[in-house]
Parts: sequence; structure tokens; C-alpha cells
Amino acid sequence: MRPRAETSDREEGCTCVGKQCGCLLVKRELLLLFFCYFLITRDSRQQFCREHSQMKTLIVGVGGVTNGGKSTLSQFLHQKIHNSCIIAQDTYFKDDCVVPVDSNGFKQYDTLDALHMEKMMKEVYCWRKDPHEFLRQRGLIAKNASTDDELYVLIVEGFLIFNHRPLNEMFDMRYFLEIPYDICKKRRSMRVYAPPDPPNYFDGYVWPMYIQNRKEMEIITSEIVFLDGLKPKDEVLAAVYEDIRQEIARLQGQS
Ligand SMILES: Nc1ncnc2c1ncn2[C@@H]1O[C@H](COP(=O)(O)OP(=O)(O)O)[C@@H](O)[C@H]1O
Ligand SMILES: NC(=O)c1ccc[n+]([C@@H]2O[C@H](COP(=O)(O)O)[C@@H](O)[C@H]2O)c1
Repeated sequence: MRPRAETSDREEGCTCVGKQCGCLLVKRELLLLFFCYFLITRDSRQQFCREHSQMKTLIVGVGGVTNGGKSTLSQFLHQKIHNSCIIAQDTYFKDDCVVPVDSNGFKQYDTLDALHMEKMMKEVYCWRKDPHEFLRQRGLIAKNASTDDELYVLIVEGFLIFNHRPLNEMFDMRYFLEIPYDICKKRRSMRVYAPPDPPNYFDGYVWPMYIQNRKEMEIITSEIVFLDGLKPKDEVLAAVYEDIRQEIARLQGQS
């Protein structure tokens, strides 16, 4: 009879005292197991919630002529806009050894073929899939920051962003910085690329390619806001920021 009574005690709750109690060890192990399971699945549960929530996003394209002020504007917007980040096209140039030379001996850097566009698109898709995680992985957001009612802004900048159809179709807002030939030539001459521009590169290759790329861009898309890159920096930056701020407010007002 005695052993039966001990078994029923354990089933209803342990009454044993002391460190060696097996019931306590089992409970502790179960708790530990549950805690590990919770930790392991927390990130994927949070990701699932984000992917299936009504998260708001905005993709802004900042295009324009070389040295038109794209990076300056993008950096400014990034500093001002909460939960924003930049994907820059000029970080996707192919290695110099695979960029072909044209009939005049100029390296053909100013075409989509000189860029790893599939890689760039992957980065944009990665952001779109889970902007919060994208920012977190790049140290742009606190690990446990709330994801409720957040709006995420992606700034994509580059001289050929509107020429690549799949990318162009993703933009909610498009800006294009333009400056005249002489100013562009002057600004370009003060910048050192890798590799540096060879003699006559601007007149013999860069500017003619800009004219050609711009024509092609205008065939692909018409919804572009053209910006005068000659206006004082503060004026250009403030005007675009205000435009985007209003769009963000409009989106946040939506239920
Ligand atoms: N509105 C502006 N007025 C005068 N200079 C500018 C203006 N915007 C940018 N710049 C200058 O022009 C140069 C090129 O700007 P940057 O933003 O790097 O151009 P991009 O990214 O289009 O090649 C930089 O020296 C920058 O300080
Ligand atoms: N690897 C590089 O970053 C690299 C090399 C050679 C030329 N470029 C020039 O970069 C320009 C585009 O960048 P920006 O719009 O920032 O000037 C193109 O006109 C191209 O000629 C870049």
C-alpha cells in the first residue's frame, strides 16, 4: 500500500523537501526547455508578425546626373527621417577588369551592364520583406524597438536607378537632380573615382551617355519630380524633405 501512496503524492504535486528531489529537477528542466523554445522561436514569430502586419513602407528614388547632389540629398533625408536607410547604386559597380572598353578606348562605366543590378535588387527585396530586420542587421535600429504602427522609408540613390525597369517600378516617389553641362564638368573634375577619369572622359563618354540614358529614362517613366541642383543645398534638401514628410503624414493617417 505504501508505494502506491507515494506515487499519488507525486502526481498531485511534490511534497518532498531537500535538494535531491527529482520532481523539482524535472520541473526545472521543463522550465528551461520551455524558455529555450521561447527564445529560439521569438525572432521568427516577430518576423512572421511583421510580414503579415499592416506595416507601412515608402520607397524613394533619388536619381540624377553624376555629381548632381544625389548622395548629399540622400544622406540628408536619411538623417531626418526616422527608420530610414539608403541603398546606393554606386556600391554595385562591377570590377574594373570586367567593364568593357568602347570604340574610343573609354571604359563603359555609365551603363546598367557595368552594375550588379541583380545584387542591388536582392538588397531592395530584402528590405521590402522585413524592413525592421534589415535595419536591425545594419545597426540602424534598437534590438527590441517596437514594430507597431511603424513606417519604414527606403532611399535608393543612383545615376541609373530609373533606367532599370524592375527597380523603377518599385518607387513610390521619384526625384531627379539635374545641373547644366559646365557645372557638372567642373564638379566631376574635382572628384576622384576608382579608377580615376582618364583625359577627355567627361566630354567623350560621361556627358554623351548622360544624354542617352536620360532619354531612355524618360521613355520608361514620367512620374518624376525634376530638381534644380543649382539651387542652394539647403533649399533643395528642405523642399524634398517637406514633400516626403507630407507623404509620410498622409500614410500614417491611413488606418
Ligand atoms: N545644391 C548644391 N549646390 C552646390 N553644391 C552641391 C549641391 N549639392 C551637392 N553639391 C556638391 O556637389 C558635389 C557632388 O555631390 P554629390 O552629392 O556627391 O553628387 P552625386 O551623388 O549626385 O554624384 C559635392 O561636392 C557636393 O557637396
Ligand atoms: N567604381 C566606381 O565607383 C566608378 C568607377 C568608374 C566610374 N564611376 C562613375 O560613377 C558615376 C556614377 O556615380 P555618381 O553619380 O555618384 O557620380 C558614373 O558616371 C561613372 O562613370 C564610378
